[in-house]
Amino acid sequence: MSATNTAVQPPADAAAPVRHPEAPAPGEPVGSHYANCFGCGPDQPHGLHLAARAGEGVDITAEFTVRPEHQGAPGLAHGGVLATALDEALGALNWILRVISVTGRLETDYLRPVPVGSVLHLSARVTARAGRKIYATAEGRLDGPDGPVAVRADALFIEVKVDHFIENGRQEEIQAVMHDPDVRRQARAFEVNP
Ligand SMILES: CCCCCCCC(=O)SCCNC(=O)CCNC(=O)[C@H](O)C(C)(C)COP(=O)(O)OP(=O)(O)OC[C@H]1O[C@@H](n2cnc3c(N)ncnc32)[C@H](O)[C@@H]1OP(=O)(O)O
Repeated sequence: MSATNTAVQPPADAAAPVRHPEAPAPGEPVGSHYANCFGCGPDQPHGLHLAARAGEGVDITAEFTVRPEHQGAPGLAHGGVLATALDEALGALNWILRVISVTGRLETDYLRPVPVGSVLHLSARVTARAGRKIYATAEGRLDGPDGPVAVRADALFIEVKVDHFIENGRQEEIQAVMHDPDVRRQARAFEVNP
């Protein structure tokens, strides 16, 4: 990592984000980027099973139900799990930009305890872009989409090529994914249709 600017707030000359013309329509599910993803994978038994929907701008919404296995203190969600939910909501913005990016930095504020059994209403939006850097923010509210904010995060995502995963992921899982034609087509489409 170069050390020029690691802030999660965009510089003054950053560009406004643009919704990709082929992004899912507002209200449509954005889908899971990987069936075994801990955040959004439908086949991941231990996962959070977040299902994000596209918003009208460069944004998404999702709900996360806090289950007993997500506890940190008795009856309360673990902070790391809540950070994961925010991270995944932010990652779903890739589908709105139609860009592949990964979390570089995630700064989380915990404002209220989140009880087990509660539904966290998540929203995330891209605030700016500067080269490969994507600035985004997310929040999770209790008691409905307009309820009090319990957790929030500012993040810096960095655009990467598909090779980032091919070169760094464990070969066992990479090979399994490479043999799935749907996944391959989807990944390459993100790269060649900027
Ligand atoms: C398919 C999508 C899945 C989404 C799932 C949900 C989101 C996730 O959890 S992703 C998984 C967690 N994240 C990761 O594993 C990423 C691990 N990190 C890496 O691979 C690398 O550090 C990576 C790719 C982020 C950056 O490396 P590299 O491509 O060499 O970029 P590099 O040239 O160093 O930096 C580019 C710019 O980003 C900035 N930057 C890079 N990393 C950071 C960081 N951690 N914090 C702040 N700024 C950073 C640099 O300062 C640089 O800025 P500038 O252009 O102003 O000089």
